[in-house]
Amino acid sequence: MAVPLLHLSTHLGIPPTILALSLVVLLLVLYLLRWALCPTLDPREPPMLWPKIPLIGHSLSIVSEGGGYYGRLYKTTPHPALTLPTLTQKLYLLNSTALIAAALRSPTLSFDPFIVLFSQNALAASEADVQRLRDPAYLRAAKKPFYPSMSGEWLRGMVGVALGEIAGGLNELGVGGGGDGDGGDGVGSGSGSGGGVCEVGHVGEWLREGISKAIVRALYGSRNPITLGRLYDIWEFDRKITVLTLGLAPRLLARKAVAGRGRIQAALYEYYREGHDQGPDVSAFVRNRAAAKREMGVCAADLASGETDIPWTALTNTIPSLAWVFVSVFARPDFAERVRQETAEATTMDGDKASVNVEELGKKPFINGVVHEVQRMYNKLCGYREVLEDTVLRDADGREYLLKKGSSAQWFHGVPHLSEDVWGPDAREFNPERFIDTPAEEEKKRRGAYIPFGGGKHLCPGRRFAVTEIIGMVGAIALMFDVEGVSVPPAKAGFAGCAMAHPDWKGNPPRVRFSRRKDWEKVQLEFIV
Ligand code: HEM
Repeated sequence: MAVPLLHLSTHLGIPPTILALSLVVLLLVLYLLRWALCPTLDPREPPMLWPKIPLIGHSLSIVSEGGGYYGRLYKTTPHPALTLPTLTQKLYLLNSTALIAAALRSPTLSFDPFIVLFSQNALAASEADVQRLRDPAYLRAAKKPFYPSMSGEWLRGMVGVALGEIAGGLNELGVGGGGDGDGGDGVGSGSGSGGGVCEVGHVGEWLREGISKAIVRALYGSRNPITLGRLYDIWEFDRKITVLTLGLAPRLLARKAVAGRGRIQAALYEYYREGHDQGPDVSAFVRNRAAAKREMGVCAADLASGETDIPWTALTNTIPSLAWVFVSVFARPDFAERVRQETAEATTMDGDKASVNVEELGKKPFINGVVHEVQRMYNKLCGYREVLEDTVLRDADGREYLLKKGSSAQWFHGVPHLSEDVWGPDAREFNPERFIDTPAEEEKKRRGAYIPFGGGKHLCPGRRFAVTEIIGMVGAIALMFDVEGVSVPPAKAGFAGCAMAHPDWKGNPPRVRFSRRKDWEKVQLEFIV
C-alpha cells in the first residue's frame, strides 16, 4: 500500500501524508453515503421512513423542530414505530405507548451515554470524573440516594423549607417596597408594591425568581451558595443547554453561559470544600449524593462540577410548569375561584394567621387536575436511549420490533399525551376535569400514555417536590389575592433535553396586578407540612 501511495503522491505532486489523509476522508464519506442512502434493514426492525431531503432530511428537521418534528411525523405516518435513517446512525422513533413503556423498562436501552456526554460538555466535568461516569457501577452507586432522599420525612423537610420561603414572599407582597435582595425574599420582587396592591411587570420572571429562590434554599440549607446572581447564571446556562451539551462552539455561541457556569461551580466548590453540604439543614438530596460520591473518592472540585446538575434539574422544568399552572388558573376566573375554594378548605384561620395544610391541599381534585393537564399539554420531552444490545420490544398487540445495537431509540411525549385514541376528540383542549373521577375503563386506556416524569430507572425523583411547591404557591396566591391581567400565552419549544414547553411572552409579558382580597389585607400565611 505504501509504495503505490508514494508513486501516486509523486505523480500528483501532493505530499504523501496529505494524500493519505484525503483518501481516508474520502473512504469515510463514501462509507457514510452508502450507509445513509441504503442502510440495511432487518424485516423485524420498524419500517423505514426515508427523509424528503436525502441523507440529511431527518437530521435537519430534528435540529430545527426538535420533538415537534416527531409529532408531525406521527400525524402523517401514525405507525407504532419507525426507523429514521440519519447521517450517523439509525434512529428508532417509538410512538405506541406500549413500546415507550417497554423502552423505559428495558435494561439494554440506556441513558448512561447521554449522562456522560452531558457531564463532559454541559457540566465541564474533569477527565477523572468522566472516566468514573463511564463505569455503570459508579453511576448506580451515585444514583442510589436519589429516591430515598426525595421521599418520606426527607421530602417533607424540603417541602417545609421551600414553602416557608414562598409564604414569606407572599406575606410581603403588596405591603411594602418590592426590593431586589440577593437570595433574601422567597418570592420574586414586584414593583408598585404597597396598599395591598402590587403590579408585576413580567409575571414569568417574577414566578421564576420566587420558585427558584425557594428551591435552592430548600436544597442547600442556610449556607446556600446559589444566590440571586448565581440563579441568573443558572437561567442563562439553561437557555444555552443545547449548545453546551452538543459542544457546538460553546465559547463562541454560549459565552455568557460558560462564564456563568464558572461562577456557579466556583460557588459550589467553596460549599463542598468547606463541607457545608453536610450541614443539619441541608436537604438529604444534596447531602446524601455528596456523601455517596465522597465515599467513592470524588474531590470537592469534581463535586462542584458534577453536582451542577442538581440546581439545573431542579429548576429547568419546575419554572415553566409553575408558569403554566399560574396562567391556566388565573386567566380563568372560574378556575381561580375553584382553586381558592379548595385552598380555603385546607386552611384554618386564627385571627390574622392562615395555616394551609399542605397534605390536605395536595389531595384536592381540581388543582391536581390543573397540574396534570398542564403536564399533559405542555410536557414535550423527547425521550432518548441508546441501544446497547440488539433488543426486541413488544407492542400491545403482541407484535415485536427489533432495535439494533448502536442505534438510538427516541419518543416524544406530545404523541401519547395528545392522542385522540386515548384522551378523546378534545385531546387538544385544556380540560382539568378529565383527571377528576376518571372512570376505570378510561384509566385503563390511559395506562402508559401519561408520562410527564418519565418512568423506569430514570423516573423523576423530584416530581412530588415540584408538584407540591407548585400547588402550594398557586393555592396560596388564589387564597390571598385577586389577580388581574393574566392570559394564556402561546407555547414555544423548551430547550432540548428539558421536558417543558415555555410560555412565549413575545417580548410583551402581561403586567399582572395582585390585590390583597377583602379581609385578607393583614393576614400572614403559613404552610403546615
Ligand atoms: C414539574 C417539574 C419536573 C418535571 C416535569 C420533570 C421531568 C423529568 C423527567 C421527564 C425525567 C426523566 C428524563 C428521562 O427519562 O429521559 C426527569 C428526571 C430527573 N429529574 Fe425531574 N422533573 C421535574 C422536577 C424535578 C425536580 C424539582 C428535581 C430535583 C429537585 C428533579 C430531578 C430529576 C433528576 C435528578 C432526574 C434524573 C433521574 C435519573 O437520571 O435517574 N426533577 N425529570
